Amino acid sequence: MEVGFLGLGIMGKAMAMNLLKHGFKVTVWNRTLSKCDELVEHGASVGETPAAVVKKCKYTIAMLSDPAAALSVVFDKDGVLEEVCAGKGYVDMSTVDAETSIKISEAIQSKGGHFLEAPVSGSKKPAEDGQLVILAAGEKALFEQAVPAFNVMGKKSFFLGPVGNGAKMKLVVNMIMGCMMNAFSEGLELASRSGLDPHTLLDVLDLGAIANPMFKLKGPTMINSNYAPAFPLKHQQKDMRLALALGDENALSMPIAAASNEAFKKARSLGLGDLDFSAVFEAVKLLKH
Ligand SMILES: NC(=O)C1=CN([C@@H]2O[C@H](COP(=O)(O)OP(=O)(O)OC[C@H]3O[C@@H](n4cnc5c(N)ncnc54)[C@H](OP(=O)(O)O)[C@@H]3O)[C@@H](O)[C@H]2O)C=CC1
Ligand SMILES: O=CCCC(=O)O
Repeated sequence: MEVGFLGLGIMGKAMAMNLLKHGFKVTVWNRTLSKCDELVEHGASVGETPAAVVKKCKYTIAMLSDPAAALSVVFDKDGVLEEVCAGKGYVDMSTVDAETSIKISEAIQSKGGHFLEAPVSGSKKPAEDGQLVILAAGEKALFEQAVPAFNVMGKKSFFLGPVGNGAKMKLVVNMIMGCMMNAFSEGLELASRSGLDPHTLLDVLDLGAIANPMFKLKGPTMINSNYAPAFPLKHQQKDMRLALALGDENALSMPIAAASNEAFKKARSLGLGDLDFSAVFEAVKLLKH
């Protein structure tokens, strides 16, 4: 199966690499073209523009940073829309809002193409290990055609109905995750300030009802102030912003999410946006002084 892949950041690179390892023919494109080199060493071809990739491939996957990037790759000059036509499928796995996804879907379908949104749960390591959770919505027939690729990139794929539902599910999940990261950061700092060993706090948490993989993975690195990016903080803040907008649309008061978003914004203003989202711990420490 020949697939195109647009966007070779932390996630896209790992996902495209998995496709190559499992025998897919992959044609890649990235805005910064040099990021294609490693994939080429593993057998990928390069398309010079998103349009060139879509022209060559029946199916094209995108994994881009945010709504602006997702829209630009489709609608700008040399973009996806120029070559989409009947029989082509476009699968956007970026985390965006439902409105963005619907806009892209309508444009692709207006040219006779097919569209699926398929954002993912799971970060750099699950992407490398093919263990993502895929939250797809849109055209069911395209979902079924994409299953072989999803099975390589992920451990479970959900089909959630009409386009927009995948984006919404992803934003709900990441809103919860962002709130948890803030509560966890406050807890770690509270333990330290009150004379407790934060490592002991991690042991206690891990044995109780709120044990979870995120605390287990991020706790030790946060205590060591190691924020090598797996999930960049700027993307977590984007997701909080988009989730709060979804709350607005549904007249839902979300004070915990709003406070967490403020902490992520503070972290961005401190220049921590390109670090891992757990670097919000640094902002939490400052805010509590
Ligand atoms: N990292 C994670 O743990 C997870 C991330 N996600 C989501 O997946 C998406 C990608 O995340 P991640 O790989 O971490 O992000 P990165 O920041 O590592 O990569 C972003 C990608 O988007 C491209 N890009 C940004 N702006 C534009 C633009 N205007 N036009 C074209 N390309 C653009 C970048 O190109 P360039 O290289 O040129 O900058 C790069 O390929 C995001 O939506 C994120 O929220 C979802 C689950 C987990
Ligand atoms: O969007 C990023 C999600 C990161 C994760 O699920 O661990």
